[in-house]
Amino acid sequence: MEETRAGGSPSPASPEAHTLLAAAANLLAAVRARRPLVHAMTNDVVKGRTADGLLALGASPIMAEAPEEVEEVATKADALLLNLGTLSSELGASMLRAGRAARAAQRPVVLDPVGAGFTELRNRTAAELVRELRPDVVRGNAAEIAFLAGLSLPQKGVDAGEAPREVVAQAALTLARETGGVVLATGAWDVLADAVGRTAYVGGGDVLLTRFTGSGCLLGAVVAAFAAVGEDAFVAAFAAALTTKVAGELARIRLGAGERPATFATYFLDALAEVEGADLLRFGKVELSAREA
Ligand SMILES: Nc1ncnc2c1ncn2[C@@H]1O[C@H](COP(=O)(O)OP(=O)(O)O)[C@@H](O)[C@H]1O
Ligand SMILES: Cc1ncsc1CCOP(=O)(O)O
Ligand SMILES: [Mg+2]
Repeated sequence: MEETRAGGSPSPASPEAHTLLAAAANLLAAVRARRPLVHAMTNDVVKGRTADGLLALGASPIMAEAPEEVEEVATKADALLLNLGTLSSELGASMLRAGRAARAAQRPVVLDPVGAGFTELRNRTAAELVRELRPDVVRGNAAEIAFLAGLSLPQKGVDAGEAPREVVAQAALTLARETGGVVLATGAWDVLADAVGRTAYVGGGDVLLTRFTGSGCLLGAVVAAFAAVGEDAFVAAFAAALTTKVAGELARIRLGAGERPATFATYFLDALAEVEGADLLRFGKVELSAREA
């Protein structure tokens, strides 16, 4: 296991970490060049923030959830996000339709199982979407990912408590083997795993990312934007997580000390527009490990 803080650390980046950081920087440039259209079926709390965040980053959002049009939108868009934050059974059915259309059109599908583990409706729907769609990426907090992996970690509504990152990594690996795709479990350390046993940890960011609503939900949409322009969903999820962490750090630098979540949220949105590949290489805090699948 190796740690790197490229450009700022006494320990140089391992070749593997440097390759991943460079790939993330390239994908960020590709998002800005191609401006992928992300079909975001997301919750009522964060729709505006998600649209603003995608636009700031350089992608294009479209929110659409009516059963009459979701297949058409999913087919015309470059990637699909399914976020269960304000779920109903009707919306769950609409998401399944959209997901099947996206799959048929070979568009990447990202699932954010908000609140999975907390209510029966969310549990049932998240499990069904995982089983039926096998999402390219599942992005959730530690408790949500643990639930889908058959485990239990501290949870309060849509938020997760703290958990050792090795435990989170084990849950992510278990779920990745089930979906055949990539799992991104976020927290103080973001944990990535895929079905062939690749894992990565992304550190940094800022705790104020948890003091306004929607940073996790926006990250799911950002993952979809990166997956739309990348070949490898692991690299795409890594790049999205890293971009979010580094944008959080840039926002903190501008904010200075203290807790002003509303101002931080504004600076974070600006940072999504301003962050560049060189910032990812400079501020990225990454640990890699390869395990047997
Ligand atoms: N303690 C922390 N320090 C720094 N960044 C954090 C911390 N907790 C979460 N984050 C970041 O906040 C964003 C949202 O993650 P999280 O709060 O886990 O998701 P959710 O909002 O779905 O519960 C992610 O980018 C994550 O890396
Ligand atoms: C508070 C809340 N309730 C249902 S969805 C939602 C937003 C959650 O946003 P995030 O998980 O990104 O903080
Ligand atoms: Mg949150």
